[in-house]
Amino acid sequence: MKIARQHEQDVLQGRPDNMVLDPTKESCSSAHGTQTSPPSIAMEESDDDSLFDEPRESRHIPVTVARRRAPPIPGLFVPDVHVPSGLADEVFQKCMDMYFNGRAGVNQVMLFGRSVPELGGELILGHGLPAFLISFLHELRELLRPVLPSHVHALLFVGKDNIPRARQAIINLYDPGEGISPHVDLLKRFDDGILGISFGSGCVMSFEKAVTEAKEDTGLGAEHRDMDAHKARNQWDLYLPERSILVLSEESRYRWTHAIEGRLSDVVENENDSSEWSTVMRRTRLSITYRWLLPGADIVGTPDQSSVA
Ligand SMILES: O=C(O)CCC(=O)C(=O)O
Ligand SMILES: [Fe+2]
Repeated sequence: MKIARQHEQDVLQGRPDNMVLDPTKESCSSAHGTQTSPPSIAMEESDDDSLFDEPRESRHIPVTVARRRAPPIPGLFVPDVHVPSGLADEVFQKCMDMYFNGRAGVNQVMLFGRSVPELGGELILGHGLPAFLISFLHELRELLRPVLPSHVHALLFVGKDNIPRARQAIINLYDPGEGISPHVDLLKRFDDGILGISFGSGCVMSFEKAVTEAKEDTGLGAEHRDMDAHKARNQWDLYLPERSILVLSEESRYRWTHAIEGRLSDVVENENDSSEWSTVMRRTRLSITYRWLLPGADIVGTPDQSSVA
């Protein structure tokens, strides 16, 4: 089956014999199939000035098949609900017109707002942000209310301590081939509760445990460490379709890095049959990430991504 919204020539299909790393999908990882080589992905030439992590040369690397269901990382959610397409088109277009069209080389914008009480007691969720990003936040709040645990919903839209807070909206634009290095969003700058929305294209986001049991010195021999490493999986590739909504909280926000590999296409399990995969070409992707600033961190001037260090 073809991936929805892909052009016919954008899609390769196959079975992921020999290469699926997900131990829960043993039925498709057995070596008896006729598939001989795993899929590989073409990578693009780099631009040394880019803010994003890009490959240095054109080459092919083997990839794993990304899943469509959220991986079992505590605090990570990708609800089934998507941003309605009319609204997504509108927000995407506004971002392009206001921040990127006609500005060659600009691929990231940071905006700041604050939750303030409205007349009548209701909160305006991002006073100071452009009006369309405030109303988008309000739409997201209603869209997510029925599909998130109530404490996660409150974390995203009220904040931890129930007092008016400052928040940041960061808008990232990725051409096919561009990505973002593995990082944990700055611990000293942002609080818990991060909301990320994809527009224009899907992409695979990779999650990796910041400190794995296998890497920690447990004092056990190598054999025991290997057994530990198999108990819990430390790396997941998740496909984020366009209009999807990603929530990072708790462990997924603090103890896992997230990254987007810079490549031209992704290998993704099929929607109706996860034992089959398709290669999905990337298009221009825009993401909006809303996050709370920690008290005292609402002074602009430092970069907003860091490695785990
Ligand atoms: O583009 C995305 O979805 C991720 C952006 C991100 O991780 C960041 O800006 O910290
Ligand atoms: Fe991030």
